[in-house]
Amino acid sequence: MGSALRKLFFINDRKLVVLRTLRKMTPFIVKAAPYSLFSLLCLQLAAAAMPVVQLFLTKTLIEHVTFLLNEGHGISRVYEVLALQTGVYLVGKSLDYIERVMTYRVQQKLKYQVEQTFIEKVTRLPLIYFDQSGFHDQMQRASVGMDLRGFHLFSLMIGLLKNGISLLAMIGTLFLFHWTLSLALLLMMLPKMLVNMKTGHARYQQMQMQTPASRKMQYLFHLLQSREAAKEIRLFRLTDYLTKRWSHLFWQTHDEKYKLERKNGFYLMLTHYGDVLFHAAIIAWLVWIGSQHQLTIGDYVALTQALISIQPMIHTIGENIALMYEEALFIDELFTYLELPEEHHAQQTEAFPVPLKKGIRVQQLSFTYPGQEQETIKDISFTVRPGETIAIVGENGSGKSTLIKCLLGLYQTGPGHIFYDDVDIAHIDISSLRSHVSAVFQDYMSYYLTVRENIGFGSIDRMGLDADIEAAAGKAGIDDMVDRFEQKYETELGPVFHGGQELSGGQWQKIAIGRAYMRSAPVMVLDEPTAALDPYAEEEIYNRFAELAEGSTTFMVSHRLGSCTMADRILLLKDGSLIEEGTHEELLARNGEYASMFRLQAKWYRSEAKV
Ligand SMILES: Nc1ncnc2c1ncn2[C@@H]1O[C@H](COP(=O)(O)OP(=O)(O)OP(=O)(O)O)[C@@H](O)[C@H]1O
Repeated sequence: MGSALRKLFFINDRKLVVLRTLRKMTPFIVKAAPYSLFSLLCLQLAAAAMPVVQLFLTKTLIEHVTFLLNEGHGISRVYEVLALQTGVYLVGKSLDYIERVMTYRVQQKLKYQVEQTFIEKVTRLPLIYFDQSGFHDQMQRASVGMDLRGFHLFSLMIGLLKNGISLLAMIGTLFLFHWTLSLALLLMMLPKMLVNMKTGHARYQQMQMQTPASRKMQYLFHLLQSREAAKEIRLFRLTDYLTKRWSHLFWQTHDEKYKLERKNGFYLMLTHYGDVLFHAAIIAWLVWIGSQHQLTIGDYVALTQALISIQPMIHTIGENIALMYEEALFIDELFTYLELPEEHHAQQTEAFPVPLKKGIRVQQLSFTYPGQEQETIKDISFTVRPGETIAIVGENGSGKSTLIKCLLGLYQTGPGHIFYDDVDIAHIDISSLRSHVSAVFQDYMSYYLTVRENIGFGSIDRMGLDADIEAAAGKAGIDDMVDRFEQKYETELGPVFHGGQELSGGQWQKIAIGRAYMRSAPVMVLDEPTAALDPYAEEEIYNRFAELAEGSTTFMVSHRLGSCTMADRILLLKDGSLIEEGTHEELLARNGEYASMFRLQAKWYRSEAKV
C-alpha cells in the first residue's frame, strides 16, 4: 500500500501487523496441511450460506402455516418445507462435525510445523545469545506466540469470511425491507471492534512488560519442583522463602492482568448494553410498523429471527477482527525470533585444516561479554604446535572457560584473531569446525537417555557402532560399570524416568569423557575433566592421557596443578590476561604466580604425607 494511502486511512506499521503476519504465516500453514486447509475454507463458505437459507425457510414455513390455519388446506406444503428445513439443519450439523475434526488435525500439523521450526532455529543461534537476558525474554515471547496462534489467526480470518458473507446476505435481506435497518446494524459493529482491538493491544503491551517477571516466576516454580534443587531446598529449608518470592511475582503479574481485564470487561459490558437497547428499539419499531399493517406475520418472525441471529454474528465479527490483531501482535514476536541472525556467515566458507601442520595461533585476542564494560579476555597472544598439550590455569573468574569457548569457535571474538594453521577461525565453515573439535565441558550434560546415546552423542553418525561405543567407554574407564548393567549400553540413565539407572557425579563425568572420545578430533578441550573423579579414576585418566590425547592438540583446564606436569606447556591467566607461559619447570624456576600457586597446593599434600 502506498504511503499516501496509508496516511489517508491512518494506517501505521503497527496496524499492518495482521497483513504482515498473515503473509509470513501462510507458508507454514500451506506446508503443514494444504489440502485440509482448502477443504476447511470450502466448508466454512458452505456453512456461511446456512443462516440465510434457514431464514428463508422459516419465513416460507410461517406463511404456509398461516395459510393452512386461515384456509384449512395446504398441509402437504407445510410438511415439505418442514422436511427441507430439517434436512438443511442436519446438513449444517454434519458440516460442523467435519469442520471440528478437520480443524483439530490441521491444528496438530501446524503446531508440529511451528514447533519444529522453533527448535531448529534455536540450535542455529550463536551461543552468546544464551548469555543475554534479552534473548531469553524474546524466546519466551516467541513461545507465547508459537502455540496455536498461527492457526487461530487463520481460523479467525476464515471465520471472518464466513460471518462476513452471512452478515452481508442478512443485511441485503434487511436492506430490501428498509435501508436504515442494515446501516444501523453495520454501525453496531464498530464500538465492539474498537474496544476489542484496544484490549488486544493492551494485553500485548502487558505481556511485553511482564516477560522478565513471568520468566522469573516460571524459574522459581520450576526450581521448587526440580530434582537438582530438591536437596538444598530441603536442607536449607528454602521452601517458604522461594514460595513467597514466587507468590509475590504471581500476584504482582496476575493483579496487573486482573486490573486490565476488569477495565476491558467494563468497556465490553457497555457495548453489550448498547446491543440490548438497540435490539429493543428495533423490535419496538417493528411492532409499530406492524401496527400500521405494513408487516405480515411471516415478515415479522423472519425479521426478528434475522435480528437475533445477526447480533452474535456482529459480535463475532467485531471480536474476530480485534482478536486477529491481538494474535498477529503475538505472532509477530515469533517471527522476530525466527528472523534473529544465525551463526552461519557468508565469509565462513573454508574447511578446517586437517591435519594441523602449523598449529594454532592466537593473536592479540580480546573478548567482551555483551552488556559488560570490561573485557573478559584481554589482548592474549600465544601459539600452539600441532599435537601439543596445553594446560590453562588461573584463579576463578580469570577467563579460562571463556578462552576455551573462543578457541572452539563458540563465541565470536574481537578484536584479535585465532588461526588454525593459516585459516582465521572466523572464516572456517561452522560444521567443518564443529566436526574437528571435541570437548568435556566443566558443566557437562547428563542426558536422561541410554548409555549408548550419552556416549554416542559425541559422534552421532557412529552411535550405532558397538565397537566404537565400547572403545570410547573403555577410554573413559566405564566399560566395566556398563557391563554390570543388565541392559548394558541400552540402560536408561537418570532416575527421573521409569527404570532409569542413577549414576554418581564421577560416573556421569566419565560418561562425558567417553562422549568426547567418541570422535578423534584434532583439537580436544578438557575443562576440569577430573573434578568429580576419585583419585584412582583421576590417576587412570592421567596415566592414559598421552594415549587419549594422541594425534590431538589438547587444551586442559585444571585447578589441580599437579596434573599440569603432564602438559607440554602451561598458560597462566589472571583477570583475562596471559601473565605467564612455559613448561612446569620453567614456571617453577621463574618463581612467579604459577610457582606460588603450585607450592600452595603442594603444601597440603606434604602435610598429609606427614600424618
Ligand atoms: N555469560 C557471561 N556473561 C557475562 N560475564 C560472564 C559470562 N560468563 C562468564 N562471565 C564472567 O567472565 C569472567 C571469566 O569467567 P570464566 O568462566 O571464563 O572464568 P574461569 O577462569 O573459567 O573460572 P573458573 O575457574 O571459576 O571456572 C568471570 O568474571 C565471569 O563472571
